Amino acid sequence: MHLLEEETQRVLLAAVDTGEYDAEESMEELAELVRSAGGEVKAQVIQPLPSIRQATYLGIGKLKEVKEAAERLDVNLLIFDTELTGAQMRNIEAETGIPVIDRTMLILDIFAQRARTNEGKLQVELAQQKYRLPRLIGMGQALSRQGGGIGTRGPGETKLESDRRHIRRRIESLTRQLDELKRRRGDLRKRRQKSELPVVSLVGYTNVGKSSLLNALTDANVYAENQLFATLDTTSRRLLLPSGKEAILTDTVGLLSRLPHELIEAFSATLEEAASSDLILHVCNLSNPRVAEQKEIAEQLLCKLGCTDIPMITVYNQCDRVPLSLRPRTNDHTAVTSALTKEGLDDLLLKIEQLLSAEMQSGTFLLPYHEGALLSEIRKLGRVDSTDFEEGGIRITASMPKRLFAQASQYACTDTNEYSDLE
Ligand SMILES: Nc1nc2c(ncn2[C@@H]2O[C@H](COP(=O)(O)OP(=O)(O)OP(=O)(O)O)[C@@H](O)[C@H]2O)c(=O)[nH]1
Ligand SMILES: [Mg+2]
Repeated sequence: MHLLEEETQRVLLAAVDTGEYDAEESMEELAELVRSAGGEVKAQVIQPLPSIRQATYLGIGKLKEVKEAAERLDVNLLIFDTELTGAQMRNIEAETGIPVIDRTMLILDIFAQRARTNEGKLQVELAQQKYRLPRLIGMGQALSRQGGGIGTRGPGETKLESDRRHIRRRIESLTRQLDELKRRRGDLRKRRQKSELPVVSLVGYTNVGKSSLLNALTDANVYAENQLFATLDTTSRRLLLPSGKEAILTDTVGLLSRLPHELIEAFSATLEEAASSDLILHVCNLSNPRVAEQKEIAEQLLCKLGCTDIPMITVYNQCDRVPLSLRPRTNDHTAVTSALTKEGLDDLLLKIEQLLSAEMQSGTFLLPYHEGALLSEIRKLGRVDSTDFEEGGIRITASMPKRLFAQASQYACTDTNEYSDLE
């Protein structure tokens, strides 16, 4: 069996349902991912089992059925809705004679297709190499080829040991390059913080309309497409608020249920942007029947990323596809929008401004002279409006997001007063 680049992938999807998660829903998402990668789903098989079969994942009888169905439907790729070990891949391939990949490889492959920037490409390759290293022995037909077809982008296989060495070296080199880029991005973020504009990030499930909202809100021209993971790179634009003040609006990579840990790790750098923002716009697709589950999955991931203490607006986007009577009521923390018709965008902008203002707090800090160096720490957290030298110390007035205030108070005595203006 050959995976030719020009040939459409005719795919059979297989999963075991142990009751651990909703297997059917996960399978549906997998099918969506396959279509998104340009493949055609010919059949889906879910086997209920108390636990997976260690050697072949599915039971042997089921695997025979899979083989027969695959031959009948002219399937040329099996995709398992899980993360397989190298041995499992090898065994399944031996049993069926058809190349096998798993959910993680498929997602990595889509990411490889979509990565645009140097950093995005390095992150995907790092995740791919880390995934491959422990699986070299089992990697069979699907992985041993260079380029072409789902799950095969990435380096091809040579001799095992030298290959391992090669991969380890490559991982080291990629890590170094990424660290350097991360450092530079950190500098950039600091400079942006210095520019004193609050940062607002768009986060949410994949394909809900984050990039479209960025475009609609800022007249940017970011790639938005009806496919999963259209965006892999962080893009930031200036956002003009109703009062004439400005903020930075940042687009992020879409989230997904059961996102492989290699990828969470790889993209944590990109998502750190969200974790260090002043306000999160959690975008949902109101017209998707699975909107409630997607919202929950995204919220869980945001929690993992340490975003719980950042104020958030839930943005129900794509409202143009939902009748008026079925749209949710809004409040200060929810908005209903359409990136297409621009409905609700003015309301969203007002809420962004309102929350950003409410989030700022100003106060006076008293630093004794011998602690004067801590002034630079306070500068990192917010904007220093004045510094007055007086007897025994420095009196600083500064403003910063409320959540950073406690941190600043550790450095100095405070004398606080809140104010509800960004200026
Ligand atoms: N009808 C309608 N379609 C929309 C709206 N917003 C986005 N879309 C469409 O939904 C699809 C996904 O939009 P994107 O902006 O790429 O979504 P995203 O959240 O950035 O997706 P990823 O980057 O893949 O995570 C595109 O086909 C958009 O044209 C909307 O408000 N109404
Ligand atoms: Mg996008």
